[in-house]
Amino acid sequence: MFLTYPITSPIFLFLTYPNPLQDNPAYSVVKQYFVHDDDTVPQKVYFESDEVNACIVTCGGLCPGLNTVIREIVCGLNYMYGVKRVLGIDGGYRGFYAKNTIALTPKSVNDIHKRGGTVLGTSRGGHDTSKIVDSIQDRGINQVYIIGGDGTQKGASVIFEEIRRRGLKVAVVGIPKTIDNDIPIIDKSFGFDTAVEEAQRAINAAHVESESIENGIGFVKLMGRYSGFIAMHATLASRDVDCCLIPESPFYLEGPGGLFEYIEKRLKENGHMVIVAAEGAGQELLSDSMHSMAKEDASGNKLLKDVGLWISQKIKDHFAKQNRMTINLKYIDPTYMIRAIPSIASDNVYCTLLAQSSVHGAMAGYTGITVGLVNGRHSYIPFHRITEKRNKVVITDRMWARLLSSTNQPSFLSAKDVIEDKKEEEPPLQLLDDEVCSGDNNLVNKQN
Ligand SMILES: Nc1ncnc2c1ncn2[C@@H]1O[C@H](COP(=O)(O)OP(=O)(O)O)[C@@H](O)[C@H]1O
Ligand SMILES: O=P(O)(O)OC[C@H]1O[C@](O)(COP(=O)(O)O)[C@@H](O)[C@@H]1O
Repeated sequence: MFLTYPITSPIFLFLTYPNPLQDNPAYSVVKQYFVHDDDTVPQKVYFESDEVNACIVTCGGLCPGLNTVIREIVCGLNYMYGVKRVLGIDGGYRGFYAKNTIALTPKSVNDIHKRGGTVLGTSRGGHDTSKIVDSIQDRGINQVYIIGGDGTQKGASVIFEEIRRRGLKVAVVGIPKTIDNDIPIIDKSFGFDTAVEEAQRAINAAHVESESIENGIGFVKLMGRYSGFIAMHATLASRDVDCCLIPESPFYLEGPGGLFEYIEKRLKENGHMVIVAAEGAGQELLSDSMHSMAKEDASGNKLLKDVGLWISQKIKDHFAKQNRMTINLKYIDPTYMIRAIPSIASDNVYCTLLAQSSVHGAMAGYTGITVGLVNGRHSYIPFHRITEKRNKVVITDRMWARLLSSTNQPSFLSAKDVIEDKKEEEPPLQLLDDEVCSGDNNLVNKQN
């Protein structure tokens, strides 16, 4: 088996499960890969099925597919390993010590994947490591499944460290969640395809509205705090978008090559246009008057100013002042509507595989890991590799170039910007075609 992996000096561990369902040939082909560094050899905490007392918690913002992951962890533990005791922690991390738990059975979770949101509830802030681990200890929980974004995975990592410090026999497994698709290492996060799909409805509406009126502009704001993946993919998918603004690509409004000039040109050519902006785009341009009172949410994430409203107003003011062209701008903000829907079929499949992967990992005795698809392979990744940086659109990369070609919008970049941006890019990818690892003995075998 030859593997490639796009980060420097990783080791892939090829893992075949110690499988309790030996009599079922389908299960014996389940294989998993381990991503780790030389100094982070996987921890082992092995359980018999009848001693497992698992819990599941969801934290951070909503994302399509959360309920599917919960359902598949419960069903996976029960159907594949005969685990009967699974608790849901109510309301995110603080639920460990501030709320009641919910008993989860295959029957009680049977239909939840058809609903958006999370049946367990979620929250930001409230991460008290010591109280959380006390609660895990008091309740006799020995497998903790934690579903959430980068903040949640940082929280999972410190819970894992505290559990290790106390010498508890408890496995901690993360399932990465982010609608923004900004978690590094993994190919894609669950819910992302659903978000891109649902964004099409808003873009279509913006297109219909703008087309139906003289000099119509449809403006759609999408999620993407630091990364413009939803906006970029929704734009590429739609073909009705004339301009896509993302946090990674600085832009300016006035003067030659600016947004206003492009809008005027486009309206003269087509009579209408659609603009899509990720919520984190152009934050540096927004005036202090738009500053919200609170600067951070309960988890310490920066609170953004509403770029959609701000740019919409600026566009209106500009064309009113110019008095050359009367524009009609319709602003659509579907952000929370997109986040609140159930996942589409492809995401449901992905959620199922991630959930099963997490269950297999915990039952195989691994802890301190996050599950994820890496180069198309379901893998186990140590927490720190997931939390050490953020996945962003690289604007000197092919995908953004494809978007520029598709929309024909200005890049807003000078040659100097491009050179500087390239300098900030990742070091060249190291493809480890010649390494294969065996999970049984944690040994790395070099292929000859
Ligand atoms: N560095 C951290 N250490 C411990 N817990 C954290 C850390 N960052 C965030 N958390 C906790 O993780 C949870 C979710 O974080 P948040 O940033 O809101 O969402 P997400 O996980 O989706 O990024 C919150 O309860 C928050 O308190
Ligand atoms: O208003 P809320 O619920 O705090 O969430 C808003 C944020 O949630 C997100 O959808 C995802 O954020 P997280 O990954 O931190 O959960 C962002 O795009 C957005 O800025």
